[in-house]
Amino acid sequence: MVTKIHPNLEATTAKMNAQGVSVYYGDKKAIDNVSIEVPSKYVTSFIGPSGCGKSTFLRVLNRMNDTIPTARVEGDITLDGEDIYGSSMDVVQLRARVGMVFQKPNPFPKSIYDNIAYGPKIHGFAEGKEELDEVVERSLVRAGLWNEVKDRLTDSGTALSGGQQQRLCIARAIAVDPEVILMDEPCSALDPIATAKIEELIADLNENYAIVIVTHSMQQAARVSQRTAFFHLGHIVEYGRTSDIFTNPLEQQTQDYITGRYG
Ligand SMILES: Nc1ncnc2c1ncn2[C@@H]1O[C@H](COP(=O)(O)OP(=O)(O)OP(=O)(O)O)[C@@H](O)[C@H]1O
Repeated sequence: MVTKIHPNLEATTAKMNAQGVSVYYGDKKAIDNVSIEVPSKYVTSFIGPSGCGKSTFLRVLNRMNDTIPTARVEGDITLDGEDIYGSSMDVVQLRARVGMVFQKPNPFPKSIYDNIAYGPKIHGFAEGKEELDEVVERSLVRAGLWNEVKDRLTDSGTALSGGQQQRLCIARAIAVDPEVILMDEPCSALDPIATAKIEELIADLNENYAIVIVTHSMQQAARVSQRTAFFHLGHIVEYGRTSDIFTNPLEQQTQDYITGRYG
């Protein structure tokens, strides 16, 4: 099945480029021949009914699927033109460059400070206490959490509220200076106020990174993203500007999904 690309999609430079990607779990094909470019300074939403492969495809973009023994990937995925599945790709570096935020906030069972400082320390981004302090403060400021936690940086990250924990996880991803941030339903465990804060944060971060977000909320996709890809049964049915996907879908399947007829 060929993905329909909306005709008035403006040209962009791909930060990541996936071409002809298929993903298997054992014999089962979960993603079938998907091609898409992920541009910098854009938020791209992946939408589609449950089980259509959104999370699977997101995970192959930073090789998180390497942790699933039965998973196998075919096709080409590049980051700035470099094959992320190539033998010279360092997976630890890749996951710093292509950070991930999960559905359920997953801070380390460490202090707020150490949650942020850990990555820059192991990647050699900061040397000495002063530099680390700076990275920790800058990352928490960018994640909109600094004012709430600056007086309790030694408290455990797990003692924060769910919304704060998710912003801590975003701060942790930012601390290692990523180029792409993948978010897998980052607000699904959060209340509307915490969700609004994360959405504001996504809008701010948008200026510096390529962001990809999997969401079940049409409203959220419409609010935060400029590009949307509609997934169905392991394919991308159509891809375009978010406004075009929602107001002028090319395919009946997309129309049915966005109007709540299934999924
Ligand atoms: N670790 C796994 N092992 C085997 N099959 C899996 C695994 N993870 C996902 N799948 C299967 O791959 C397909 C795609 O699942 P995936 O989680 O990517 O879909 P999704 O669109 O993200 O769904 P949801 O919106 O419900 O999170 C489904 O059929 C699912 O059962």
